[in-house]
Amino acid sequence: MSSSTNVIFQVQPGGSLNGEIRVPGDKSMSHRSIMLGSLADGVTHVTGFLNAEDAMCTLEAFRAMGVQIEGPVNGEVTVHGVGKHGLKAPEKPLYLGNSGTSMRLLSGLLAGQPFDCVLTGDKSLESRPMKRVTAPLAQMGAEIVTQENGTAPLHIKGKAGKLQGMHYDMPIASAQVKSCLLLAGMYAEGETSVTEPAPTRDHTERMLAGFGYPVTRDGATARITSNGKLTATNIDVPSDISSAAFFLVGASIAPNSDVTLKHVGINPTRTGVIDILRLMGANIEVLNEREVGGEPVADLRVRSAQLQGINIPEHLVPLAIDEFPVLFVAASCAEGQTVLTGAEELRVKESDRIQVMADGLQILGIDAQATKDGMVINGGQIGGGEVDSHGDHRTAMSFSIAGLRASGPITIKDCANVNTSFPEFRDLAVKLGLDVSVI
Ligand SMILES: O=C(O)C1=C[C@@H](OP(=O)(O)O)[C@@H](O)[C@H](O)C1
Ligand SMILES: C=C(OP(=O)(O)O)C(=O)O
Repeated sequence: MSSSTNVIFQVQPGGSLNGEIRVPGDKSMSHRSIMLGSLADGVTHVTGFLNAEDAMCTLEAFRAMGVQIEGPVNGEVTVHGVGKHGLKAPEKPLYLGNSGTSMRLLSGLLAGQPFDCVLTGDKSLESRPMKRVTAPLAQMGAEIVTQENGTAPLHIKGKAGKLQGMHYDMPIASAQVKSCLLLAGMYAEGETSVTEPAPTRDHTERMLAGFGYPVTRDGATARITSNGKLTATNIDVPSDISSAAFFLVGASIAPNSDVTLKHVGINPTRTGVIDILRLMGANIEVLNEREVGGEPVADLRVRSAQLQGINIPEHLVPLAIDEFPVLFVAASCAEGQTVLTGAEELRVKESDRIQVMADGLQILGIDAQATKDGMVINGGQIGGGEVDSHGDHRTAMSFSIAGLRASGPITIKDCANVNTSFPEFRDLAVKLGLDVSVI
């Protein structure tokens, strides 16, 4: 695992991005394809699977619970489903690395199993808040022992047949909490329903439906019962818009750029980054829109544009939640001021993404002021310097993209965790025209 802190990126300033690439598979869908494929009856074939550390943590966890899984080989994975009640007790704690999605979704899925298990992770994951899932799960009858401050390791007691469905009004807009409770609801008596305060990514609901498991959605509420089964299916995972986002911003801010990103998932619960960049004046075309396995997909063509500062509409925040580190770089290159509010969730991701980005951008000479729930950025000239990603993949890649408009080299510390979501980042960035190397 990538606990080492010694990978350092160095970016030479300037350049433009040109060409056509396909970024790797969607991380959210890759996790879910393993979870639901494992619980299905029959053999599920996945293509486009993300071969990166986070998704591999989920895959290894299911192997440890007795599921036979082949691959990934060139993005292909074959999951020999064991059925809804076929998982076996793991012999050791399940190590989930850096992956919040694995830990939060698995806590719901495992709360209603007939065996006990322990979920652990790296230093970052074991400092992230887990009460947001353990508290509602406890209301359903789950027994999960956390550390004193509600963090992992999580000790989950098997409660087969003892969970009770309930209604839950989520206090935060979180797809991980919603998905956790829906997965627990597959093992609970009666109905489990979850209402979200604002739309969040709906891959769990869509993929459950793809496996033939009844889940109903009415407005902001999703409902599920234990009266269903999953039937194996084929899943084509599109490219991850969260990985594409680095190049949507990069090609927008670098002069003379023209990039096409092929086969990107454009589920409307994920396209906030396109909406925000367009509000800032970006030139992004959505081409060849099509539907693949219940998810909308398109090619995205992006060309350089002079961006303008904006007040980012709060309703777009959950729809672009992982893209803010790179959107802060876009704002740094925009004319005028950009203001983000309503994004306090950024403080509890792999790093405190508000503080880490504000600190790094200030080192690079940008007037970026962290606020409790967002940031105020005045566009300006990005300079060179040494910044720290704090072991967060998205901040590491965002500072790399900043190099396209920098006046001097940028050195970025602690970049090993780029492997959690986008191991090919550097290769693809170099191919398009960014001069980024490991030193
Ligand atoms: O459900 C998912 O796959 C994810 C949901 C988001 O987290 P929250 O739902 O906690 O905001 C996002 O930040 C994460 O990268 C993936
Ligand atoms: C927040 C992220 O992932 P997770 O919560 O799964 O660690 C992310 O990939 O930006």
